Parts: sequence; C-alpha cells; structure tokens
Amino acid sequence: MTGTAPLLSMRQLSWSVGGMSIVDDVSLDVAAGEFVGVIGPNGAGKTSLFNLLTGLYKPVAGRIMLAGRDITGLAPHRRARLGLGRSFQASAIFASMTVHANVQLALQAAAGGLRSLRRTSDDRILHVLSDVGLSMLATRPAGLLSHGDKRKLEIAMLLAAAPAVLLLDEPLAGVATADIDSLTEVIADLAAGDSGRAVLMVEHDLDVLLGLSTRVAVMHQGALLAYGSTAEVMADPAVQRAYLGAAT
Ligand SMILES: Nc1ncnc2c1ncn2[C@@H]1O[C@H](COP(=O)(O)OP(=O)(O)OP(=O)(O)O)[C@@H](O)[C@H]1O
Repeated sequence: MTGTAPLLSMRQLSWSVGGMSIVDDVSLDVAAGEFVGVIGPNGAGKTSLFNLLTGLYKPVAGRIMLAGRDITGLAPHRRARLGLGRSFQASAIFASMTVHANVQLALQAAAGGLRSLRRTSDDRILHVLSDVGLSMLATRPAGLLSHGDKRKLEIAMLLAAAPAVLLLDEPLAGVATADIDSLTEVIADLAAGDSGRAVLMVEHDLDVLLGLSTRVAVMHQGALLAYGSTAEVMADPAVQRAYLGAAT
C-alpha cells in the first residue's frame, strides 16, 4: 500500500463466545479500490469477522477504523450511515414491488426515512440499476426475477446508500450456473475505476474469488493466516496446509 491511509482498518480484533475464541487477534488494512477475497475452511470465522465489522457482534478486544474514524463502539445503523454496507438478505426484497420501487425504498432508508421521500432522485435509482445491469427489468415485480437477478437487485439496493466499503458474504451461493458470469461481472465492477470503494467478499468458489481479488485474506481457526496478493498467498505453505489441503 502507498502512503494513503487505509479505508478500513482492523487492529487486533477478537471475539469469543462461551469461552471459545472465534475471531483471534485479526489486524487487516484495506485501501480504497481494493477487492479483498476472504477465504478459509468452514468455521474459520469469516462470517463472524463480518459480523464484527457491521456491529452485530461486539469485539472482546481490538479496534475497527473506517476512513480514519474509530467505529468500534457504534451501532450497526450508524456504521451503515458512515459508509459500511453489507449485502441485503433476500428477505429484504419486497417481491410484489417492482425492481425500481425496491431500490427507491433502499434509497429512502439510506436517506433517513419518509421525510426524504420527495427528494429521492429518480436519476440515482436509474444509475444504480444501470450499474447492476437491471435497467431493462426496472418495472418487473422483484419476485419474478431469477435468483441471479435478485442478487443484482440486492447489490443495487446496497449501492443506493453509496457505501465506501462493501461486505459481500457468499453472493454467488445458490445462483444458477448460467447466471454466475453476469453476476460476477457486476461484482467485479464494485471496486473498479474511480468508485473509491473497497470490497471484502467471502466466497467458496475459489476460481471466481481469486479472479476478482486484488488481495486475499486467509482465515484459519479465527486467526488471519495470510494476507497478500493471490500469488503470494497461494504459494504460502501454511495456507496450503491449512486451507487448500482441508476439505471445505
Ligand atoms: N453467535 C454465535 N454463537 C456461537 N457460536 C458461533 C456464533 N457465531 C459463530 N459461531 C461459531 O464460530 C465459528 C466460526 O463461524 P463462522 O460462521 O464465522 O465461520 P465461517 O468461516 O464463516 O464458516 P463458513 O465458511 O462455514 O460459513 C463456528 O464454529 C460457529 O459455530
């Protein structure tokens, strides 16, 4: 990394439950424009790390900084307002409403509720729909979309809040093979160009994830085993032993 301060920074982040250490002393810096793949065997602590970042879990030790600000003690909605976005669950989509209306709702929620209703910009909705390739489906009820297109809609809803950091937890899970490529293209663009965004993504499909990532973080038994370029990480004997040799 250059002299620029990291967009997202974790320092000695730890979380345990019932005396069992789940996330163990993780320190990690992510710069704007980076796409970080987070990998590790089942139960390595990847989702727990995301839960710490979004504020669903409270760390037992350590700090989280977003754009230089300490967000460790902030509630999830305050982190979201400051630019930390996590992919919506499928249940956040209103099936009977159109694609356009779903993004409009997300935009209103991000802008602070109904009082902002009239100020909601249609341009912004069209823009995020175009970003995820759903412009042609704007008037379709969301419930009629394919699984892959629902994932794109979730991403559009996330983009409505103009996040600086995006956390994606297995966005390709359950998506039909035929839809994987176009969804992957949408995801690849999220940290690209001058977006100034950073993306962290957990994904079990290693081929896809390594193809997208500028750096890879490997977790094992709650700890950060390695963090570096795909080539560095994959050549690391400890990673090969702990992860690639393990059944996932
Ligand atoms: N709220 C919780 N209460 C108790 N145990 C938990 C909780 N959250 C996570 N764990 C445990 O922490 C460990 C790590 O889980 P986590 O879901 O973070 O792993 P993961 O790397 O995301 O795994 P996977 O790849 O299977 O999704 C698991 O043993 C899990 O059972």
